Amino acid sequence: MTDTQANEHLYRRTYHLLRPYRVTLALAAVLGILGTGAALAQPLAIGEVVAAVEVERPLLWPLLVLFALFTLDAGIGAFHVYLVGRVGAGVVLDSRLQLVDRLLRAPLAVHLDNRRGDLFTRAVADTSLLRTALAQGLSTLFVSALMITGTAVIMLLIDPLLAGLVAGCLIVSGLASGHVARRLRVVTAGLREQVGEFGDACQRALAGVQTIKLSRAESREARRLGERARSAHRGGLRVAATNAALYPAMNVGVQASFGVVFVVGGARLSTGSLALPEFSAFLLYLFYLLSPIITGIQALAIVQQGMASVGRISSLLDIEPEEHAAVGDQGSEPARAPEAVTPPASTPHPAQLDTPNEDSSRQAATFTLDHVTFGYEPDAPVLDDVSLELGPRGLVALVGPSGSGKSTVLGLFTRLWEPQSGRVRVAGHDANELPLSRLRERVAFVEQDSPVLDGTIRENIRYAAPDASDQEVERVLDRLNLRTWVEQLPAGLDTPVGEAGAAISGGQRQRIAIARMLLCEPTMLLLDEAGSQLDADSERAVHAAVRDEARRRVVLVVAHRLASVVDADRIVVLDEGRIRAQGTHDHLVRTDAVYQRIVQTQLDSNSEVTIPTDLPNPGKEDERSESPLHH
Ligand SMILES: Nc1ncnc2c1ncn2[C@@H]1O[C@H](COP(=O)(O)OP(=O)(O)OP(=O)(O)O)[C@@H](O)[C@H]1O
Repeated sequence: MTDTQANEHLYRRTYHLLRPYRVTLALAAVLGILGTGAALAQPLAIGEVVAAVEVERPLLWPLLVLFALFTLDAGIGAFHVYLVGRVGAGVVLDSRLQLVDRLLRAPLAVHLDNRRGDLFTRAVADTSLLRTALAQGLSTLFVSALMITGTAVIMLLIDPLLAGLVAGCLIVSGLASGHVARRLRVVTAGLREQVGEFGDACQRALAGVQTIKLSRAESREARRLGERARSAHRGGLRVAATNAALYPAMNVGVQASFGVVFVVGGARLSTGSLALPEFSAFLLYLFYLLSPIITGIQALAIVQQGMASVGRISSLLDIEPEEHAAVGDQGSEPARAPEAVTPPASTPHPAQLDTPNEDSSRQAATFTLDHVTFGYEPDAPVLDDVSLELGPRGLVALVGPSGSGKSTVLGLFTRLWEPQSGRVRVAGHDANELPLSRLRERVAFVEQDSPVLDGTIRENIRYAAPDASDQEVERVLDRLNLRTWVEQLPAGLDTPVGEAGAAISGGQRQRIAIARMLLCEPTMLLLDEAGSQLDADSERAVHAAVRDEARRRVVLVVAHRLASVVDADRIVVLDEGRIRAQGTHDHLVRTDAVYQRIVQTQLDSNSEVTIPTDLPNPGKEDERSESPLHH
């Protein structure tokens, strides 16, 4: 994007932010005009009072007019400030609503690419700046421009030659100020970036404060954060210096105007081509011009600094939401949300994902990766031509060396990632054609670190299914062997879990995360390393629950501990992004070298894994095997 296009984009964005308030802004403009009129008329009214005193005319009417002008000016001023404040608050709210919506709907990759603290700074601090910049700044600029124009017209009527000379001086210095103002926007944008980096560094340090303490890294972290803060400080100084340069740029014009008026006006006075009263009035209005020029420059500086924030917010609002994110999402659109996405003609009806009869049940519960290739970086595939069909029921385990792409497979089934080639199919349909919320309701994913949110246990368990009844919650607690533990807690299900689950153990946190997903009654359940944080009792309870679930739906488990998957209906071995073998434990342990290696590694640590004594020769290392039972 060229600079001109970027500027146009910025102005268009500003216009869109202000558009909903055009009526209020128009009213504020009218009030601004009336206020300007009332202010400009005050010297004339004072003149009338003075004249009335001079010729001993009754003072009542001139005084009443003057009082009315004062009152009007003050009243209109107050209402004007309120209206502008309203617009400012509205613009902040709208930009925050749009930002929050965009950020939550943005593809996951956007969150991984952007620093979280910086996103936070944009959503909180940059939006706040819009209040002053777009509402107060622009309206002050408008009123100042009115005052300047009004005064200039009167000066033009008094003496066109002097007015022309003053205009010439002010235009030249105005052009210089405009240049400085543009520079101000650039340095402010730099400062906002540095503030974002500081926010990001703080956020990361606070999130890892326990690790920092245990690593005795407080001083190092303080130095790192201090460096960021100093960098923002340097940016602040650049802004202050550029801001300060605006005033001399305009002052030179004002002073030159006075000089020219005194010299030319004085000369014309002496030749008699200009009368003393006109010259005095002209000078008076030239003084009158000073105040709007100064407030106008201040407003210009504020607007330019605000435009830097508009730019930062705008780049987030430009993010494309996850494809078809709005399809089928009901009641989730915020005020002035981004355009809804129209479902493609072939989009299956959500009911097609349910299981009305046995035939369609099999079809509806089939999940397929069809020649899928995917990489987080386009040229570095993590999964290479992977094909896998799952469903309608059964426990399928995904095993393989660390980094072989197991978690990535789960992310593809839930469309956290889009394949670079190949298709993900659900119930025979391209997953891209399904409403995203419906897909994620049917395919439930328990993430690797089993996150819980700040709130109570009940809120956490019902987070994915907020309409679930208490009975359904209790049933899930029973299935995961959580009920006894919950009943012992002082507030039962209403016990807070603490920020990020700090108040509960890893095993409990994991079971709560599993319970949350089971409550959705998904068609496919994905578990990433479920069991890794569980003690033996908890693991047995979870495993029994998972086995039980696998009778009703397909459960795909990524597990490092083979003990929990040796009885899986199918084990899929992934290595370097490719499926090299699949079958039962007994089949794989005899035929696949990678699987044998994984089993061997766990022999010492896990006595529950049963290994046949007649392991084949490791020379079969590169052979790929496949059970006749499976695809
Ligand atoms: N968000 C990401 N951005 C970039 N690369 C990633 C991302 N997530 C995973 N990777 C990389 O992709 C590869 C596969 O990761 P993945 O987590 O799918 O493997 P895994 O088999 O589940 O590993 P583990 O058993 O250690 O959890 C790894 O090289 C990993 O570094």
